[in-house]
Amino acid sequence: MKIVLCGYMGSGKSSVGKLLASELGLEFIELDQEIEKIEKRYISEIFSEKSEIYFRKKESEVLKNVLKEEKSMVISLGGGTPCYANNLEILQQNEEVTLIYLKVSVEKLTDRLFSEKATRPLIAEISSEEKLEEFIRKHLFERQFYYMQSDLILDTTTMKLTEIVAILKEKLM
Ligand SMILES: Nc1ncnc2c1ncn2[C@@H]1O[C@H](COP(=O)(O)OP(=O)(O)O)[C@@H](O)[C@H]1O
Ligand SMILES: O=C(O)C1=C[C@@H](OP(=O)(O)O)[C@@H](O)[C@H](O)C1
Ligand SMILES: [Mg+2]
Repeated sequence: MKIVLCGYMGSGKSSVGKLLASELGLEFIELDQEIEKIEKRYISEIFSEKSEIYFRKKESEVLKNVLKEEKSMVISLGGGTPCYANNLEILQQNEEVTLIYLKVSVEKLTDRLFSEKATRPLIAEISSEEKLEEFIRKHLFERQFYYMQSDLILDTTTMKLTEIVAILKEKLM
């Protein structure tokens, strides 16, 4: 079993993934961290010192390698993972994978991301909360096409981490 979390930046993939894995006693893999380990630099440095295209190639390569591992795990993707290369197809064709979309409103995402944008190169330079909200609205509209193809869609906008994990455990077990 591979429980894979997708969704926009700030939707809680990393936080939910870590807690869910620990409650289920499964290994937790965070795709961005795997890329950072292999590249020996932060995601923001990969974007600035290499390029986004370089990052997307690595992201796809690392995803495929992680999925080859023969064990059960919880995997948190990066916000863009299902939207590039053939990543979504690879996830959908793998019978072990349950893909879950953590859906969160634009307002909530803006609220969470404005204080955390520095570590996220795609939004790091956006100067005001209004501009960030406008960017997220448009970007999420484009990406939702991919996220919505998940096996399970959970609107977590008003939920606490513990509630999300409890619901996911119930739905998955
Ligand atoms: N359900 C939640 N309720 C409140 N804060 C949350 C929730 N999920 C995530 N957060 C917070 O939002 C921020 C982004 O979460 P993170 O797990 O890094 O998202 P992602 O990996 O999808 O970008 C973090 O500060 C995290 O603590
Ligand atoms: O949405 C994206 O394209 C990205 C999201 C990031 O992960 P989080 O969704 O965990 O912030 C990280 O993979 C990179 O900065 C690109
Ligand atoms: Mg993350």
